[in-house]
Amino acid sequence: MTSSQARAVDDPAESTDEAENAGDAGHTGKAHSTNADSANRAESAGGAGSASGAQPADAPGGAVGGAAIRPGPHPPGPSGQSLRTAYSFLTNPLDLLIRLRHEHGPIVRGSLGRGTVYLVNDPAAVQEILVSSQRVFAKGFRRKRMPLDEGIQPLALLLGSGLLTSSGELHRARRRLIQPLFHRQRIATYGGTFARLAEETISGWSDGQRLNIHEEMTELTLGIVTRTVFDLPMNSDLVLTIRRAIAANMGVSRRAILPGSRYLEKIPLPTTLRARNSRADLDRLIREIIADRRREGADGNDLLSLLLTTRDAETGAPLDDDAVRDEALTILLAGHETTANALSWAFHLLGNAPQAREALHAELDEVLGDRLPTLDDLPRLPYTRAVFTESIRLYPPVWIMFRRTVADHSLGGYDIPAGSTVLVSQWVMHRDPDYWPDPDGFVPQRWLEPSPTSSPTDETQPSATGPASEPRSTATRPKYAFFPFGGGSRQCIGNTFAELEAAIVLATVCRRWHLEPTPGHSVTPLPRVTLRPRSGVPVIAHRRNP
Ligand code: HEM
Repeated sequence: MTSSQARAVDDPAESTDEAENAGDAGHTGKAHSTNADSANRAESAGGAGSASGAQPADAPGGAVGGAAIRPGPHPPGPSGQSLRTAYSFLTNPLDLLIRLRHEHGPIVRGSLGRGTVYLVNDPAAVQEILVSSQRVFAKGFRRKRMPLDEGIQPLALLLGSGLLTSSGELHRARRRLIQPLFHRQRIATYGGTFARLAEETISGWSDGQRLNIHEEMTELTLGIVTRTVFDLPMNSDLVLTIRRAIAANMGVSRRAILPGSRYLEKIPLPTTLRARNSRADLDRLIREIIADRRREGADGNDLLSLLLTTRDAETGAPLDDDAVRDEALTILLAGHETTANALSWAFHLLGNAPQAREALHAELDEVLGDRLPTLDDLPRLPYTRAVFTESIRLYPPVWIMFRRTVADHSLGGYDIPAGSTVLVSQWVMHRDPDYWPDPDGFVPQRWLEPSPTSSPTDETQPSATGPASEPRSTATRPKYAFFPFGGGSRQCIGNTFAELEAAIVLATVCRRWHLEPTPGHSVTPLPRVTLRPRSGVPVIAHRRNP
């Protein structure tokens, strides 16, 4: 963060760690070119109609999702303090974002140095950005003077053009091809692996042992994804090489959004050389694994074998080796840190909530008794699943997502010019008191209330009644008040994987262990690419004897 801070003065709008956000990182590829009209045509999976973009001209000022916003071309926001705001964004973005929402409303205009940034925290407007008008709100960062249809994807150096970092037609084609590999029935075949590896992790613990549960979960989820993607064990060369490549490339990826980075990449700085060499090692190793797998016949159930044999439903074309490498690596990277953080936060929250812990233990004792969980148990483990959902509400692993507008667009009655940066933040929305009673409380029970009855169409209708006077109950809460996995065609492809994995891991661990928080240690969030616990989650493990 120190180098980012130094950069902030020079180029704050484009120089954050947060810029690597999982959903936004990657590839210096072209986004699709568009104009406002064509862009407004919804392209998406599950896209509900435009919310405020389709607002009637006579709706004065507009009101989005129940929160009134002022008329006029510019949303409200802090004025004349761009460097101060930029500094706060770099040093304490979580508090800053909540404060901006609180002081200025659901759509805020600000400047982080030289670029105009819009912070959007209205569910209907978020739905419009991610789903119904997603062609206008492209992924990737825009540098000054860059053509509108180009965006920089910082993680592309490492991940090439996998799902996370590609855009336009390439992304659509890849998504079409890979989506079936993530269907629930397919992921369900990994249920045994989730439970077995979780059981292996806890079998190494002893009663009274001090553990950093964040490190344990990072190892476990990396182990799970290595096994399910490559069918390789944790101690394989691949895992070590990947760890080295991730460590060496994060800083270099951050630099990719700075002006002149293309030239910087050519200078043989030690950091650049280290990153380049680690990428070359990784590339060589993955290509060897791919070649071996092709030779031996890719007939396994792991995702690599499936990537090698899958064919596009429309064109019949397979993926070439470059594409297989990029996609396998992307899934491996995107698929472990997020879930590790989610689980770590869940254990942290449970450690400080005796009632919730008791309810969880009671459910696990009753349903599982002395055996390991299977995916068939999950319908009878609603509280366990609610613990996970409530944890990612309070500590969303992807806490902010960046988009750039490729055309002028009207959002909530405000004009957002082409070339703007738009931020939507799960951290802010998931704690908005308009939508969540007891927003900062850990209340798994709230997910066991009746499921929402309002239709997606209702959710996109601006409310004429102004701000919601009462927090909404689950039954009336708009869909995009909760979006831990994003939405639209860029929605997390691994959401089912993550939910099943997390429920099985939680059940396996909590059936046997109570993890007591280490006295005197305060766990605070560190907002980087994902929302991590700053110094881990130290606990004392107590064996349970139900
Ligand atoms: C709790 C765990 C997880 C969370 C909170 C999460 C969150 C997200 C979010 C918010 C996005 C969209 C970013 C954007 O639109 O800018 C995303 C994309 C993605 N995630 Fe996840 N994720 C999780 C677990 C996983 C797992 C387990 C996998 C794979 C096994 C995975 C693979 C991906 C991929 C490949 C994308 C890019 C999808 C695309 O653009 O088409 N994620 N994730």
